[in-house]
Amino acid sequence: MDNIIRDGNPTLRKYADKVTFPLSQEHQQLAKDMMKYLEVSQNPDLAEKYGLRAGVGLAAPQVDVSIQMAAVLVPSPVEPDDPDNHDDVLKAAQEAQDNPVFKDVIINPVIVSQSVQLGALSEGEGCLSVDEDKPGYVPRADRITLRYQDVDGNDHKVRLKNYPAIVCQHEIDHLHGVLFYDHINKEQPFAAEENTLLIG
Ligand SMILES: O=CN(O)C[C@@H](CC1CCCC1)C(=O)N1NCCC[C@H]1C(=O)Nc1ccccn1
Ligand code: NI
Repeated sequence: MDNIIRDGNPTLRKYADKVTFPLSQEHQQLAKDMMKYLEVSQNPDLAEKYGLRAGVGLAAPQVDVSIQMAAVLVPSPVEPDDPDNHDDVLKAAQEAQDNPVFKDVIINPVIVSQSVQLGALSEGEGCLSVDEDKPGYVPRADRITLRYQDVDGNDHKVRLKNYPAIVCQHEIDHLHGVLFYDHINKEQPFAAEENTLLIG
């Protein structure tokens, strides 16, 4: 997973291929590896040990595989009792992962409905495949209804709002060759339509 490709690689601008079931061995392994990357990257010690940037999502095109598959691991917001106590920080990170807000490998995802209400991360967005900062609000739907298949081919229909909804839209964009900064207003990056909810 340390082979995350960067902006400029044409794979990031391709519309990824639908995944067929049953998953090939290769695709099963990829799903495991992508989720493992997120788990390890969210553990401060392991992330430091392996030099990983913590991530809450990873799409297959980011590891140069142009298929409709993305791992999503949105931890629950657990704060350490004492942020200066290393063990507390580790414990909180583990707890945050143990009962995630949303955790799954989403395959052939489709947003079947979304709110008119817009939402955007108040800090803007980044991307493990985009090294330079791209300041500005990334307006997205605040709430989505998402249909996808899991690695076993089971259909899921989930309603997500706020942060997990933003994360899944960021990942689904990757499957369509879209990067977060495509959505930033060029003239006024921090202009947001008046009823945009600022998240986080
Ligand atoms: O396509 C997928 N990507 O590009 C990884 C991105 C996905 C998120 C960016 C905005 C919405 C989804 C990612 O996770 N990041 N973006 C760059 C560096 C920071 C990192 C991040 O937000 N980390 C994080 C946040 C909370 C808790 C733990 N870690
Ligand atoms: Ni990204």
